[in-house]
Amino acid sequence: MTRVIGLISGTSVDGIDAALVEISGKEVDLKVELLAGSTYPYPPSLRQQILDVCAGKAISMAEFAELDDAIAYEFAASAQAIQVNHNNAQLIGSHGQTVFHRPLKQQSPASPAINMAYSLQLGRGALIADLTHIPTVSNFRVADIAAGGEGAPLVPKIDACLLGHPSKTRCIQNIGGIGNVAYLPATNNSENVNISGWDTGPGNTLLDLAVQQLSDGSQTYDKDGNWAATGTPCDALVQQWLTQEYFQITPPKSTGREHFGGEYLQQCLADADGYNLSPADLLATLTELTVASIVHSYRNFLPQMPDEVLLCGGGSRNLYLKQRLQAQIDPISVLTTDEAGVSADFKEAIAFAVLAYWHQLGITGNIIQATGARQPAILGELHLPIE
Ligand SMILES: Nc1ncnc2c1ncn2[C@@H]1O[C@H](COP(=O)(O)OP(=O)(O)OP(=O)(O)O)[C@@H](O)[C@H]1O
Ligand SMILES: CC(=O)N[C@H]1[C@@H]2OC[C@@H](O2)[C@@H](O)[C@@H]1O[C@H](C)C(=O)O
Repeated sequence: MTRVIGLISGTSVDGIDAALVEISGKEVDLKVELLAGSTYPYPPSLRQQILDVCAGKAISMAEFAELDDAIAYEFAASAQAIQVNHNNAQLIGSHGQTVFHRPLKQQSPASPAINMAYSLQLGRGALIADLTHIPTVSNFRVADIAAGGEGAPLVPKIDACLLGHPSKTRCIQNIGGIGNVAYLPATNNSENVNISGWDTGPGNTLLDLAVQQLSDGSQTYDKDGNWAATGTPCDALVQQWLTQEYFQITPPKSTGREHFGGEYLQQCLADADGYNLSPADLLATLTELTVASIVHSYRNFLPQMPDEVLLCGGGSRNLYLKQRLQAQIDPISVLTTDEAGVSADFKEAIAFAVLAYWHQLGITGNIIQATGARQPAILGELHLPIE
């Protein structure tokens, strides 16, 4: 039994999800018990700095170093806080904060000969290890990228170990800032059918940005989908948006705020001009884009539709979104991973605890059908505290 802390702040940049877990077993026999889970919001000024950098704001190298360390400091504080009233952890797996992600299929304009993805997570593991006195594994995406992969999504192998079902084919659908799916064929019937996964497109990024704009900054997200629920989605717009390139790319594929961010939202708002949509209609339409991109993705890229969809991530709390997904995918059941025994709020944090644990055991963490890597790789870099 190893006691591990998993830490991640995702593309919503809403705060650090921390999970304190006890892990045993290896892969098929992997067992994870969640002892504590909590989200620690960033101080507002740090959050704004991160969002600005993600949106392309130029900063000096000195400011970059300060930002890296300010994030590491918050991650270390979250690791300390989650251990209060518990025995200390032996290991930390810290994803860090993604501030830039360039998928494989988007070459660098400056170096067209480079055919390798680029993904940058801040909050250096060495400082987290130093501040917490706990060995810390970080930089999980680089080994997959070095093996020719997108570096994302990394969660599907953990999903397969924790949520595979003997007789039901499942889609584990995360709806964070970005949406991503892990397709898990029934484990008793998987001779020729592989696990797969990819980023389905926007999760909450566009919705969150639109809510902030439409509420003049007084709200940061559409709680429970209550605002969107009073509107009506504009199907013509959703169908128009679904023809865009990202939704046609065959998986494996990944994306981020660089694509589904502020500029993308402004284009959506421009496209909506002339449809005479109320703010609630606009939010319903953006919610429908998330829903439709998920369903379109399943219909186009899965070998068969799943028996059930298990939601996780903050979007699983958006009741309107969940209801729209159920309506679009009927009669397939839409549940949450909570109902299958894995916390929908802390599954990503749990996943990075497992990846750190696997790093220590020399077990590979990526699924090549999900990232496109040429081979499985042991993920992460270990930083030991100096005693
Ligand atoms: N009760 C709720 N109702 C509606 N939306 C919610 C609710 N709770 C959280 N959310 C949405 O979930 C988002 C946060 O989700 P989550 O923490 O899973 O994202 P993330 O981990 O940052 O993203 P990613 O998985 O892409 O890395 C919030 O920004 C908000 O839009
Ligand atoms: C580069 C990056 O941070 N990608 C995230 C993001 O958020 C959701 C989706 O896009 C997923 O691909 C990934 O995170 C999860 C944890 C993953 O790697 O599985």
